[in-house]
Formats: sequence, C-alpha cells, structure tokens
Amino acid sequence: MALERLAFSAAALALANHVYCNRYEPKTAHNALLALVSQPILLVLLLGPKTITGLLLVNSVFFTTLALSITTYRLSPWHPLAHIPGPRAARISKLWAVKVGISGNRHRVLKDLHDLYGDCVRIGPNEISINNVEAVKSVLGPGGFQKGQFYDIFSDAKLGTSTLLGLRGDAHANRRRIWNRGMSTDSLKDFEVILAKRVALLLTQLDEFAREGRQIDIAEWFTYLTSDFMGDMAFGGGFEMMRDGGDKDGVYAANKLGVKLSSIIAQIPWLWPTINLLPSVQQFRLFARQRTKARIAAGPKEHKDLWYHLMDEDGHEKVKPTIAEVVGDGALAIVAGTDTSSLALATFVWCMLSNPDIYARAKAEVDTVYPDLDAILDAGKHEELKIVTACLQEVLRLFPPIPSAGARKVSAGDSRLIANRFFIPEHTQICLPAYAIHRNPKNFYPAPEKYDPDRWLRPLSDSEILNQAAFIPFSYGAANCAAKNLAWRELLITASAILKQYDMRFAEPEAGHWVDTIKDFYVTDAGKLKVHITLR
Ligand code: HEM
Repeated sequence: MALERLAFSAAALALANHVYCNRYEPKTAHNALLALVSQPILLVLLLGPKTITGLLLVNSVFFTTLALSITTYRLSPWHPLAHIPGPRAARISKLWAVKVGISGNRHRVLKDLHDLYGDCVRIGPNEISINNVEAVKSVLGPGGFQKGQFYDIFSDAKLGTSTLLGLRGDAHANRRRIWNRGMSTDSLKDFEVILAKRVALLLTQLDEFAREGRQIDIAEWFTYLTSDFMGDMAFGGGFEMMRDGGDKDGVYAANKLGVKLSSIIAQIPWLWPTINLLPSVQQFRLFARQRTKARIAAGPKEHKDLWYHLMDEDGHEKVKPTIAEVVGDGALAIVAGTDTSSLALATFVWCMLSNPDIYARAKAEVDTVYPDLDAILDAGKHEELKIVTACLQEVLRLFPPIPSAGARKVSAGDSRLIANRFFIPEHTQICLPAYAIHRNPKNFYPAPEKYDPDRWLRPLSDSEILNQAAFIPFSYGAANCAAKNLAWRELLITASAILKQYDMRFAEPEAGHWVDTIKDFYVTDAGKLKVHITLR
C-alpha cells in the first residue's frame, strides 16, 4: 500500500513538473537537473518506505511519467504547433536539433525538410522554420520579432553585459547606433587603409609560395587574413597569423571551438551557463581582455579602427560605452568577421576553379579595371567590377556563411498571422534559413542550385526569377550585419587581388567536392582547399 501511494505521488509530482516547466522554461541546466534529481529522493524521505526498492520505484515512475507526459503533449493535437508538419523526433525534443547541430548539416537538413514538407516546418517542440520570402520582412523587418534564446549565449557573464548580437529592443538600437557610425563611409576609408596593409601582406606570402611552386590550403590563408584584419580593427592588433604562418597561440582555434560549441548548445540555451565554465571557452575571452589592456595602453591609432568608434573616442554619445561593452563587441567583431569573410573568399576561389569560363571572364574584367596591380587595393573602382561582384553574389547566395542563424521569438500575447499564411502562436521560435531561401525556385529560377553569376547580370526573361528580397546573406532589418559594407569591400579587394596576381588550379581531385565539407556551426566551417598557385 505504501509503495502504491509512493508510485502515485511520484506520477503526480512528474505531471506537476511538466506543467511548471511548460510555463517557466528552465534557465540553467544544473539547477533544473538538481531539482529533478532531488525531488524523487525528497519524496521517499517524506512518504517512505526509505528503502532501495522505494527509491528505485519512485525514480522510475517519476521519470517515465515525465517523459511520457512531455512526449504525449508535444505530439498531441492540443499542442499550439500541431498544425505544422515536421519530423516526429523534432516535435518531441530539442535533442533532435542538437544531433543535427553536431553533424554540421543543419542548413542541408532544413532545406531537405522544406523540400519535403513545404514552406513551414516544425523543427522543435516550440520551433518552426519558414522558407518564404514574405516572412523575411514580417519576422526580421520593422514590427517583427526580437531575437530568441539562441542569442543569449553570445555574452560573457563575467563582463555583466551582452554583445550587440545578444541585445534586444532599445538596448540593441542604442548600441547599434554606435556600430553604424563606426561603419559610415568616412570610417570605411580608414578601415580600407588597415585592410590594404593586410591584403598586401597576404600577397607577399602568396607570391613566395607561387615562386616556390608550392601547393597551399587557400581556405586557411584566407582565415589568417581575416583574423589578422579583425584583430587590427577590434583591438589594434593581436593576431599575426599571416606572419607566423599559423595560429601560434591557439587563440583562433579556441575561438572556433567556442563558436562551434555555442552553435550546438544554443539549441538548448539552459545548458550554456554550465558549458560556459569550460577552459577553452574562457581562453578566447582572456585574449580579448588582454588585448583590451594593450589597446588602451597603445592610445589612439593613426587610422581610426573599430575600437575607436565602439569606445566613442570622438565623444558623440551622452553616455560613453563601458570598457566591458567594448571588449564584448570587439570579441564579437572577431567572431562575426573572421570565418564569414574567409569562407566566402575560399568558396569564391572554389567556384572560380570549378567554372573555368567564368574564372577567365572575372580575370579579364579585373585586368581591364585595374591594369596596374598597385591600384588594386583602392576600392574606388568597385562599381566597375560587375562580373566579380556577380560572382561573389552567387557565392553568397549558394553558400551563405551564416546559413541558418538563430531563431526569433514570438513573445507572450503576440500570436499572429505571418506573410498572410502562417498562424504563429506565442512562445514560438522562428528560424529563417538563408541557405534554403536562397535555393528556393520561387526566389531564384531557373536552376536555383546552379552557380550562375550571369543571373545577376543578364536582363531577365518572363520565366526567370531573381528575387532581391530573398537574397539575405547579411540577414535583414535592424539587426542585419553591422559590417555589410566593410565585408563587401574586403571581399572585392581580396578577390580582385587574387584574380589579378595568380593562376590557380585544384591541387587534389577531392577539391572538386570541397563545398560538401562546408559545415553549419552558426558561422560556417570547412575542410582544407588545396590549390596550386603560380604568378600570372
Ligand atoms: C561575408 C561576410 C559576412 C557575412 C556573410 C555576414 C553575415 C551576417 C549575418 C547573416 C548576420 C546576422 C546574424 C544573425 O542574426 O544571427 C550578421 C551580423 C553581424 N555581423 Fe556580419 N557578416 C559578414 C562579415 C562581418 C564582418 C567583417 C563584421 C565585422 C565587424 C561583421 C559584424 C557583424 C555584427 C557585429 C553582427 C551583429 C549585428 C546585430 O546584431 O545588430 N560581419 N552578419
């Protein structure tokens, strides 16, 4: 009788836990786990019998009831997202998203799901993905939704402030105003000088490899370039990967591991405070703080860097940003501006070598626009680079460096119809995967999966589609890429310099499939891209 009473109480407690967690989602894993593990023990202590049998019984009834109750509700027709199709495992648990995240194939999986189920797919117990251009404006544009929990992890608890990426509402608008000033046309001119020095160093190193007839991993060298440049911008230096020919201090690797872990953990953000304690996550933060001290000690730079603007050294703001905010945003610039640009450049090279006719046309255009190599670092003629720009647009369309990003969240009481088609209830997380949207034949037609820069150049016939509103490699709305214009300059300057100076070919037959190695860890990651490089 005592055991029956215990089992009944354990089941009732499990149901109460489900109701509670459904209403108040746990914020940290350790507290939630502690609460779950301790409750059955307390129940045995309170109700007895205090025996091993009692403990085993109460635990098995408690956890089985909890699992069954959660699963039944999430699959039931009463769940607010029951009307949206999607894989059963995804509807039951976020562990599905974690598994997909670990595989690095999130972007491909989401696209396949849209091909199978249509424009709106349920990809989590409370999460959906929408592959529809109208939804881009309604979700990301004015009056859209704020960032969801995914973005909570992009802040350093020890600094006590969030980065721009993790801010919402007015706090985001205020910080973003500072970033926007930092990315004005005048500021970009200063940044170009910093960038030009780094691209010149890249060319010096590559010239040497070309003369030696060596094969190199060009993807890795682009990472060195963009890391060195972002280090200069954010902290007045810090990386010298091109000079050292690698990541001597392991800071870049620590950062990369941090982003990778974050992208997976972001699916279950309540686990983040626990993971945050890992040494590899701390190493990059330590680097940012050390570089901050060095940057402050060094004083103003000859050419204003990003730090200058983020710190509001020219005194535009009534309330000056704190050092903690600037450290966080400096680190964000490195995370957001390194692998995005380097992946785009590596993919550009891959697309050129895979399409010899287009490669030849791009080289010819650069030769016409820049007869002199010395002028190539000047962005003034970028308007004339029509073919190279189209080649890069097509790279960003087919292989967006942030292919699926994080989700936006519908706040309590804000249920609504999106794009006049999808009724989205409160508390839902909405993902808009650029990778799938860019390959949707309703947006780019014909041959949406084909690398075809000419689609950006030729006048379109009636049957052809090129929907600019569906081209969102830099996202859309108030929280789109804060450095879009800088990124375009970086891509055009580097791509033109590489086209002008070298002939390249794949060094290994496997390189023909290199794009298959691209992984979606929020920002993309890819394998080695070995090429033979010679001077033209
Ligand atoms: C080809 C290169 C780049 C691409 C494709 C790209 C793309 C993006 C995308 C899609 C977002 C939105 C992310 C999200 O909502 O989850 C974003 C945000 C951001 N990017 Fe970029 N980015 C690039 C280069 C850069 C560079 C060089 C910087 C340098 C500082 C940068 C700084 C930022 C920042 C600070 C944000 C956060 C903006 C906000 O939340 O208001 N990005 N970027």
